[in-house]
Amino acid sequence: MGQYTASQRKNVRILLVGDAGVGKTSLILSLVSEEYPEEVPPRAEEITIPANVTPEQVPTSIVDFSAVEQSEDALAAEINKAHVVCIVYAVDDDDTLDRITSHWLPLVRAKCNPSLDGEGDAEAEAEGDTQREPIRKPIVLVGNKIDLIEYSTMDSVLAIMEDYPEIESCVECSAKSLHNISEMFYYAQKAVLHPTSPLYMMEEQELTSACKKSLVRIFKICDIDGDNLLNDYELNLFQRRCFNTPLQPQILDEVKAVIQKNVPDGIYNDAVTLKGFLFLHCLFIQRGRNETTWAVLRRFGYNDQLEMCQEYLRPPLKIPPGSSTELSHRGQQFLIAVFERYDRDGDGALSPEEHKMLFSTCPAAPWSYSTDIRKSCPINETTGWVTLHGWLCRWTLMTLIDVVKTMEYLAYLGFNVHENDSQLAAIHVTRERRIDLAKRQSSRSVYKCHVIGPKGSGKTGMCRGFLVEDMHKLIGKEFKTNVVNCINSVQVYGQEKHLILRDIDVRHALDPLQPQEVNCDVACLVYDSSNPRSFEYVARIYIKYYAESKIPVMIVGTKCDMDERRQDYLMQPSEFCDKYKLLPPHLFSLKTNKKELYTKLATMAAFPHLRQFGLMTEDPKLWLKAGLGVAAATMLGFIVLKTISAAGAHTR
Ligand SMILES: Nc1nc2c(ncn2[C@@H]2O[C@H](COP(=O)(O)OP(=O)(O)OP(=O)(O)O)[C@@H](O)[C@H]2O)c(=O)[nH]1
Ligand SMILES: Nc1nc2c(ncn2[C@@H]2O[C@H](COP(=O)(O)OP(=O)(O)OP(=O)(O)O)[C@@H](O)[C@H]2O)c(=O)[nH]1
Ligand SMILES: [Ca+2]
Ligand SMILES: [Ca+2]
Repeated sequence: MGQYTASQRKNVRILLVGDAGVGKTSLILSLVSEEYPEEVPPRAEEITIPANVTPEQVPTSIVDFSAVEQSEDALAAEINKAHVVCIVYAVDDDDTLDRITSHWLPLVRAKCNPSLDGEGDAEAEAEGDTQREPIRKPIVLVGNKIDLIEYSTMDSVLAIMEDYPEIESCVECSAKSLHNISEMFYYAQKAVLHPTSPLYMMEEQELTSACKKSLVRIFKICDIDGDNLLNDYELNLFQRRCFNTPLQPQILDEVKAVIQKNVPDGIYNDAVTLKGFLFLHCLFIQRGRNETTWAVLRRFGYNDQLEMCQEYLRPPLKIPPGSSTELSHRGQQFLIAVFERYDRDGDGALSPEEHKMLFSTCPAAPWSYSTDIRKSCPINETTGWVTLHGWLCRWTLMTLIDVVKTMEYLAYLGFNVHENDSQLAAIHVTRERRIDLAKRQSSRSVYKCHVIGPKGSGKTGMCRGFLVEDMHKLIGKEFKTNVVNCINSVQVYGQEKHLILRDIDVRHALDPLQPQEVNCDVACLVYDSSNPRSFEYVARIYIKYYAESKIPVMIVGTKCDMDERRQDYLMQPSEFCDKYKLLPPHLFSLKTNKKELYTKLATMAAFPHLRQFGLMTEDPKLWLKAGLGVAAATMLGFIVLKTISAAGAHTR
């Protein structure tokens, strides 16, 4: 996970400026040779320190400036190229200290923002003002020749820092005695890699709102038991995840004592409150320990602009054509833990409020509560709330159809931190479908079934029927929300499989189907058995799109509780199925509340090579027996996923 803990910056360029004779060249040469050079040239060559000898493991270039050798234009160019500017003064020479504010700081500001330059015309200035914030290059103030004096210039320097927020730090050192030389370059490096300004507002002495927002999210993710406090266990886990070391009990007590002393409501019941947590980070930054806060932020995926970075949200995942994406066991375990954490009243379901809280660490919920997850997954039919089973179903659906979004949301929810691994560990990429076909067994556990049929044939009723205990209630119900996918699990020869029913909406009977509407693991072609003008559409769709394909097809006659009518078509449905070697039409009705249809569809999806099964027998019992034989032979090829609860096979 180390890759996410460092700044994105791949190199650091440090420029030294300051009055003549303050010791810029001497400082650079002292650092490089580790001894004080008596004789120095006017300007040191640019040097690059390799990554492995710098404290932050980033290659660092150090650039000298000499007014004797360089023009003002050259200086401007160097200021712009540098990531950080060290303004050097001599502690024994007050003039050089005064020149920091009278000359050097305004000069650096002006060169970084040419349009704001006092010499520019007023129009350009006004424009520049409104267009963007002025660029503030980080600055380090360096007082050299500390070997010559007995006192400190820090007081005057701290006063300057208050007026110039771009000053990241200040240091007194000596090229002669080598005092604080490596520290000085370390501070410069730190000003670039762990800058203060995105985190903290010097003037207000407060965290920036972006920083606060990120830390609030981090606090919530770390608060495992959801009591809005970080107890010792949670703090320890947090510490180990961010810094790879356990927190010493004594240090923990000290930290809590410091918080208690400064913000009395920062500690409650011997645990850290959000206020205490934010104070602690404020304190780190005020004490110059930005790197601590940055390490935490980066561990939770933030980049230098305090946005969640792309690589963290969307690690590259290779999905060969014909493979699909499912949740791995670890992914499921994580989501179960998240569910249980936010099921505050422990009733085994997420209320709208709990669902909202759960996603409060994300920019928004990935789906709507009332019009999506409640309608596309099995729910608790008494309260109408989302059960654990429905929750996992919804994630399974998203993982199959939009795995990138699954990965993003896992990251927002803290998978990478809690599991100490990237979200890729939560995803299982199945082997290619052609290998499944060749080996005559499927290793997958999630299948997609497209439900296609003429208008009003009962497609939506059939899809929703998959989710409820009593389908009877759906008759005559108007489906107001347009839910495309319904997902639930079924047992296929003792294995839990998820089946997604996708309602393919036909606007006009003659509209062609798009390839993404045709392609699926099993197609369910639906006609209304009580309507004589219904089968023709299904027959046409079959001949046009499925007769030549490898996709298993099931013909379903709906509303079989009503009188069956002869179809106005050149063949009756059963003759048609016979001719095309399909299973005979499955007669279905919401009224009878029988669920074998869904098991049958999942079975066909799981054993796609049995497409021609209709040829072998018309007796559904024999069909199942033959299937069982195949299943027994292939059982070892399945990944057995933990079943969540032992209640009915369809709605749990
Ligand atoms: N006592 C003491 N003298 C120093 C120290 N650093 C530099 N000097 C002396 O200060 C003088 C100027 O040093 P340089 O390194 O040339 O200074 P510079 O800032 O590069 O000067 P320019 O190149 O003229 O801009 C030299 O005589 C150095 O020996 C120090 O830490 N202590
Ligand atoms: N008697 C009876 N009526 C049913 C059954 N299934 C659906 N219906 C009714 O048939 C009508 C159409 O059902 P839907 O499920 O909306 O059909 P659809 O194919 O999704 O329709 P569109 O979305 O308009 O293409 C509704 O009035 C249902 O109540 C059933 O099994 N028996
Ligand atoms: Ca010099
Ligand atoms: Ca807690």
